[in-house]
Amino acid sequence: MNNQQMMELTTVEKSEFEQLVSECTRSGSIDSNLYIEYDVKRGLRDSNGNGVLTGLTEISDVCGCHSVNGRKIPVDGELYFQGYNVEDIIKGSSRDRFRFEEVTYLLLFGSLPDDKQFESFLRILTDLQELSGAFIRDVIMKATSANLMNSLMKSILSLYSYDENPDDISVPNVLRQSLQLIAKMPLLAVYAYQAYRHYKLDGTLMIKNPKKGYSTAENILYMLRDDGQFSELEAKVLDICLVLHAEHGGGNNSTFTTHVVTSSGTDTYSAISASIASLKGPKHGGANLKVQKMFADIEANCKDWEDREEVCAYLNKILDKEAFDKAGLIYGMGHAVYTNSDPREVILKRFAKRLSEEKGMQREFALYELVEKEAGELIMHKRKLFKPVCANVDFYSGFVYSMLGIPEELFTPIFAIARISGWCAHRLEELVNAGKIIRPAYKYVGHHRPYCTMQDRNEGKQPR
Ligand SMILES: CC(=O)SCCNC(=O)CCNC(=O)[C@H](O)C(C)(C)COP(=O)(O)OP(=O)(O)OC[C@H]1O[C@@H](n2cnc3c(N)ncnc32)[C@H](O)[C@@H]1OP(=O)(O)O
Ligand SMILES: O=C([O-])CC(=O)C(=O)O
Repeated sequence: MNNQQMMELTTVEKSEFEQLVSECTRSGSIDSNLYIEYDVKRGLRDSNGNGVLTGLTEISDVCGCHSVNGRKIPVDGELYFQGYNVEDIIKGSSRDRFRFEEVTYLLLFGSLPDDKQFESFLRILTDLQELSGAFIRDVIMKATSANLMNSLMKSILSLYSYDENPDDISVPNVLRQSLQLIAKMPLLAVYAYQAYRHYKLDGTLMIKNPKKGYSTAENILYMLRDDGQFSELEAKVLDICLVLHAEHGGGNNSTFTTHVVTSSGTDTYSAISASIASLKGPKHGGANLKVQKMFADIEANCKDWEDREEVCAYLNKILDKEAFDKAGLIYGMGHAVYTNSDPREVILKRFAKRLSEEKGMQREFALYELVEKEAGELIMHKRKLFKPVCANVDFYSGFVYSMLGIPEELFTPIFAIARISGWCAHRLEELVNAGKIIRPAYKYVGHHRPYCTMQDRNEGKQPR
């Protein structure tokens, strides 16, 4: 049996399987009125779409509305890491090349590092930025997958076997593991890409050790590029992208996953790979890849990229599930918390504009801007929403990465390289506060029935 056959349903007739699919769908479907009857907070949201309060955090604050006399008023979005506005962090940092490392320190330890603290922190990270040749050969090079998020999960789960003390969830041990993972993530992601490029795209296999003294952003570009060269601007833009993606409160899907999985008392490798699994989803971090593919589709299907009507008609087709991936979503648009704007998108857009001018991609930038301008209104209209729909962090990030020559397979892994700092900070916060196991309720809405004998089943008498 070959690898492909191994994953196929070779012994089932098509009609037999279709029958199973239809039974499975029928059995899994629940009357949507019951959600209203039992006041189920679907997606853990109340009837106004606000998230149900499930935890407290000091790590970051995501602000999309102001409350005036009990009413929520949409405002421009703001994001705070440990109380500092992320815009101020980006503007204020004197550590031009190492903003991401500074933010990682801030998220883990709650305050901005002075020079001595930062030097020691960088030394620790640099020392941990290593993978053994055997690990690269036995884990990363094997069973490469087209989606590198799965490779990342595989590598992180495998690191469990290389850790002498993997299951100890005391704070010192989890902090040690967190620093290990934060330092190793860029290597795991870039090497996974190199393996994929070699085995699946027939490219040269190139595994470079990270360079001591380089920042995370610089090392990503260095390890990725054949000649290891990059400009100051390229490294700066990537460093800022990492800062913008590093953390986003406790409620986003992947960080909430960190809390849920951590609350069961499991190990760091399992918790972080679960968070990566969540981030991969196209409604979350995987949206940056979808945006890239969606724009390729819009560009291929709209003759005149400046024609507002033609572009809007195509966006409406996407919303009507008639075009692109037929999911009905305009990727990169919408947010659970932000209303008027996502502050990260505002910053990324500035870089996208600047880079597009440098790279002669103004036409593409203009199309992004047109979609950004129109899509919010179209979504509000189609979905009958009153809350403004803005572009989110994933809207321009892939475009920026592509202008930095980063292959699209690495778009979501770069998000993970950044967000692992936030996940680790939240895992530690969950452990320090010795939280209860997270265990919400599900109301049973099926029917209890007497056990059905084989004879009755064979005679089609099983009650439904
Ligand atoms: C890093 C990040 O995770 S940022 C988000 C990245 N994800 C994307 O860009 C994918 C596209 N966007 C979306 O799917 C959504 O906007 C989400 C998942 C980000 C937020 O979803 P929600 O919190 O449910 O948004 P909200 O409550 O405002 O949505 C209301 C309705 O508008 C729809 N809607 C929201 N955004 C979009 C969109 N971009 N395209 C089409 N419909 C949308 C929702 O599906 C929902 O419809 P429904 O009530 O019929 O189910
Ligand atoms: O907060 C959210 O729901 C999603 C998001 O923007 C993020 O995780 O960065």
